[in-house]
Amino acid sequence: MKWLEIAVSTTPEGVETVAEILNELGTGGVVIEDPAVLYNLALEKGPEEVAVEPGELLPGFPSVKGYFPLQAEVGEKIEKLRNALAGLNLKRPPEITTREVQETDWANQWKKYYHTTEVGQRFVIKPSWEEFTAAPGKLLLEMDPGMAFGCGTHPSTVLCLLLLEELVRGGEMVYDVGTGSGILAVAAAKLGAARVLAVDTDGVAVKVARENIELNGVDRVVKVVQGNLLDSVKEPADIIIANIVADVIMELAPAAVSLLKPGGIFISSGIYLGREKEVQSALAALGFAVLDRRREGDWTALTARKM
Ligand SMILES: C[S@@+](CC[C@H](N)C(=O)[O-])C[C@H]1O[C@@H](n2cnc3c(N)ncnc32)[C@H](O)[C@@H]1O
Repeated sequence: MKWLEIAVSTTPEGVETVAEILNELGTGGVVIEDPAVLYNLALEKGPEEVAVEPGELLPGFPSVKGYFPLQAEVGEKIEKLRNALAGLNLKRPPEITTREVQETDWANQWKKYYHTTEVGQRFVIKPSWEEFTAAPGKLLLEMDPGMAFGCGTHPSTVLCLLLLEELVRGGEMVYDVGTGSGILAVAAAKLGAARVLAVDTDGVAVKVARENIELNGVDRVVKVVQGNLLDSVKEPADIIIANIVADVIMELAPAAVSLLKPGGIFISSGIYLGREKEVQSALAALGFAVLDRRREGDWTALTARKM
C-alpha cells in the first residue's frame, strides 16, 4: 500500500502539538525525528550503537512525520493541517514537505529512537530487540509497540507509570482503557495487580498488546479485549487508568465512577495543555475528589478518588 508522508519541520516546543494535530487528522503513525535526541544518544552510546548515519547528526530542527493512505482526501488533510499550524503562533513557522512512501519504509523508522530507559524508581522499559539485564529489584517492561501507541517514553505514558508505581500495592482489579501497546497493563501486573483488563478500540493495538503481555509473562493476570471505553464491563474495579485525550476521558468518567469501588482510583492522562481545568471540573461534578495533578511537558495526569 502507498502512503503519503507529511513531514512538519518545527521547533522543539512545537513537536508535541504538531504530533497531536497529525493524530487528530488520523495519521497511521507519528515518527518524531529530533537531531538533538539522536545526537545525545550517539554521544551516550556511540554512533554505531544507535545506527545513526553521520549525516543525521548534523544540527537541525525536529521533524514530525505523519502517514496517510494515498487517497483523494489527503489534499483536504494537508489543508486542515496548514490551517491548524497557522493558528499555533510558534517562534518559527512550521514547514510542510510531502513524499510518497511504502508502508515498509516508515513502519520501522521509529526504532532508532527507542532504547532502554528507566522510569520512576523501579521500571526499566526495554525494546524487545535490545539486550539489557535489569538490576535486582527493578521491574522489566519488555516492549515491541509496533504500530500501537505506547513505547513508554511519551510524557503522558511516563506520568501513568509513575502514578501506577505509587498506587498499585498488590491484589487490585485494574482496568486499562486505551491500552495501545499494553504497557500500562503490563506495568500494573508487574506491580502485583491481581487482575488487569485492558481495552482498546483499535484492532492493531489489541493484537500488539496481547503479544507484549505474553512477552512479559503476565498473560495469566492481563486480559485484552477490543471495545469502546468500558462499555462491555460490569465488575467493580479498584483502579481505572486511561491515557487517551481530554474529550475521551470526560466521556469515560461516568462509567469510571459507577464501576469503581468506593475509595477506588481513576488515573486519567493524555490531557493536553489548557484542558486540565475542564477535565478536573467534569470529575468533580461526578463526585470524584481530585487528589493529584501532575505535569510533564505539555501534558497533565489527574488522580481522582471515588468518594
Ligand atoms: C495515547 S494511546 C495510550 C497507549 C498506552 N496506554 C500508553 O499509555 O502509552 C491511547 C489509546 O487509546 C485508544 N482509544 C482511543 N479511544 C478509545 C476508546 N473510546 N475506547 C478504547 N480505547 C480507545 C487508542 O486506540 C490508543 O491505542
